[in-house]
Amino acid sequence: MFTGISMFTTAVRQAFKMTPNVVFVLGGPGAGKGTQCQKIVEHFGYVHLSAGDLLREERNKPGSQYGELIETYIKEGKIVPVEITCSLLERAIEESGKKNFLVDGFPRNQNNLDGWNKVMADKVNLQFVLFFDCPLEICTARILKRGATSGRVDDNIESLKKRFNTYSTETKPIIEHYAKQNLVKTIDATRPAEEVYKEVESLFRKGAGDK
Ligand SMILES: Nc1ncnc2c1ncn2[C@@H]1O[C@H](COP(=O)(O)OP(=O)(O)O)[C@@H](O)[C@H]1O
Ligand SMILES: Nc1ccn([C@@H]2O[C@H](COP(=O)(O)OP(=O)(O)O)[C@@H](O)[C@H]2O)c(=O)n1
Repeated sequence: MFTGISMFTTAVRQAFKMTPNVVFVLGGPGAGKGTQCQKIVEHFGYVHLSAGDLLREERNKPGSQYGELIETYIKEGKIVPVEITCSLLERAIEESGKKNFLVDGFPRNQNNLDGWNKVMADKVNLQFVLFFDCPLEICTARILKRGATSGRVDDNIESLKKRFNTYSTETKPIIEHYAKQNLVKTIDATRPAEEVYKEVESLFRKGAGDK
């Protein structure tokens, strides 16, 4: 998907040495990834790319060939095949023309990681992995509260159990993979959002991010 545009913009970026910087943002459902990303965008000018948001947007497009598949995967808390997600991310990066990106909720399993490494890893500079560490009970309470107004098909206890299972069995090993490379910055996400952000901010100020 979208190869014509992306080959052209990759060539332009390379010519002007504008290799995009990427921070992966990971953590369980409800850990506060989106909330913290919003704050980083406000203060550090990153572009926030939520894999989940991009998938929901694609699902909602009239006539999308992936609409039904995405809907089923999201309800089941399963991870959509990387070809779809990675194409959406690649297109969003290329079309933005910006330099610094928070890639939120990705890579979430080995398939995501392999697909990214195959297509994107050489085109970007991975700065680090921001990991919001939060126990299941706190995440559950947050998600069920969010579910009252989010309108999301997966913010209910049944889907949530499946999402947590996916997180424990598939996403945690990815975080461990990056931890072995010393790329993971772990944040205690159990505290109030403003307190969590203080630590995030100091991380980005220290130069973990490109200001
Ligand atoms: N530190 C926090 N303390 C309490 N509630 C929070 C905190 N961070 C986020 N929330 C709330 O919890 C819910 C999930 O947060 P969100 O940022 O959407 O998580 P994620 O993107 O990791 O799924 C939202 O309703 C949000 O307002
Ligand atoms: N890389 C990704 C990210 C999300 N998703 C899907 O989108 C759902 C919601 O992800 P999300 O990041 O928006 O939300 P949280 O589960 O983090 O709250 C996941 O449970 C997956 O079904 C995916 O398939 N692949």
